[in-house]
Amino acid sequence: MDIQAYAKINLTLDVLDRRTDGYHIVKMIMQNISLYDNLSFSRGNSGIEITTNHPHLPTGPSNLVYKAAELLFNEFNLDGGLEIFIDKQIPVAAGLAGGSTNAAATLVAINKLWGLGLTKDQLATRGAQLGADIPFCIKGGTQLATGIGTQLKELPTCPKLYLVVVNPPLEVSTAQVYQNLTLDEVTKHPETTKVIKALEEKNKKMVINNLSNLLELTTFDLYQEVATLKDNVESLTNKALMSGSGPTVLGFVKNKSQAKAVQAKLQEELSSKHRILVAQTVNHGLLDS
Ligand SMILES: C[C@@](CO)(OP(=O)(O)O)[C@H](O)COP(=O)(O)OP(=O)(O)OC[C@H]1O[C@@H](n2ccc(N)nc2=O)[C@H](O)[C@@H]1O
Ligand SMILES: Nc1ncnc2c1ncn2[C@@H]1O[C@H](COP(=O)(O)OP(=O)(O)O)[C@@H](O)[C@H]1O
Repeated sequence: MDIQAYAKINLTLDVLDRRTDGYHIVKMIMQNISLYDNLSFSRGNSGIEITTNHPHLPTGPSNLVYKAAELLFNEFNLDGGLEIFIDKQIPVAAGLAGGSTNAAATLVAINKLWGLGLTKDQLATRGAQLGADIPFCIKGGTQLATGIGTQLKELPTCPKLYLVVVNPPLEVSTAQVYQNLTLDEVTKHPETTKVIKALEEKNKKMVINNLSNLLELTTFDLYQEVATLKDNVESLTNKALMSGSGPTVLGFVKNKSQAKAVQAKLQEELSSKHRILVAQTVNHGLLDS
């Protein structure tokens, strides 16, 4: 079976507290966008075999797909094996949850292929053991995420937003960003409540005006070039925002033609190592066929 596994962005990303185990209590609005990886799953004779078009993606036990498969194989003592091909389109370690959405697709695929009959909530509980973003990737759409990011509440569908996704040639470690965050120094938190109101009222302008990510300052401290990139994108768009822990920067625009014009301009200005993509918000996370 084939699954399209969609990337996410964070319309708001707030961090409220640090737990004693180092994890952080967050409050964020998560949103899928039209960028996706294609994953093909088939039952095999034995073992978990991953192949991919991506030159540097691990194919062994450190791949989140492998971990997700292993979790269900062990828990349910499944027979045979699984073969997976990952057609990777989502930039890696980019703040777009590429690994998490692949893991989510794997849980859903095994559930179907072996007829386990698990609900989305039951799959999300298992996904949360592997990564905080995985439950969102299973549920998809527009969700308020609290706790460490795994407690979800469905929000009204986001009005369609067009954006340019700018991924610089840099991989950012989420763990490093959270470790370097100094909450005592934070003076202004994102207005998540305002964005929820804007979603309820389908007020696109109010959504865009209140997009905000608390992790920007920490990532900018670690990587000055991401701050510079945000300034550059902001000068060409209505609003720029870093995605998740970075380093991808999103530029929000009025429509698809403006997105294409900004894409062309950035392609001229930035080195060819940047990936510059046009996307829009979508109201689902995984699509299977
Ligand atoms: C920042 C966000 C925003 O959506 O996404 P990305 O930028 O990674 O896409 C998430 O909070 C990331 O989610 P995810 O990438 O799944 O995190 P995990 O694999 O569970 O954790 C990676 C590391 O980040 C830190 N971490 C993660 C979640 C959290 N609430 N507090 C943390 O401190 C921990 O140090 C953990 O070891
Ligand atoms: N299937 C996968 N797709 C992408 N990255 C993966 C995958 N499996 C493991 N990883 C690893 O997970 C890390 C984070 O990648 P990713 O999920 O794309 O980023 P982010 O958490 O910033 O959204 C990378 O170091 C990458 O090598």
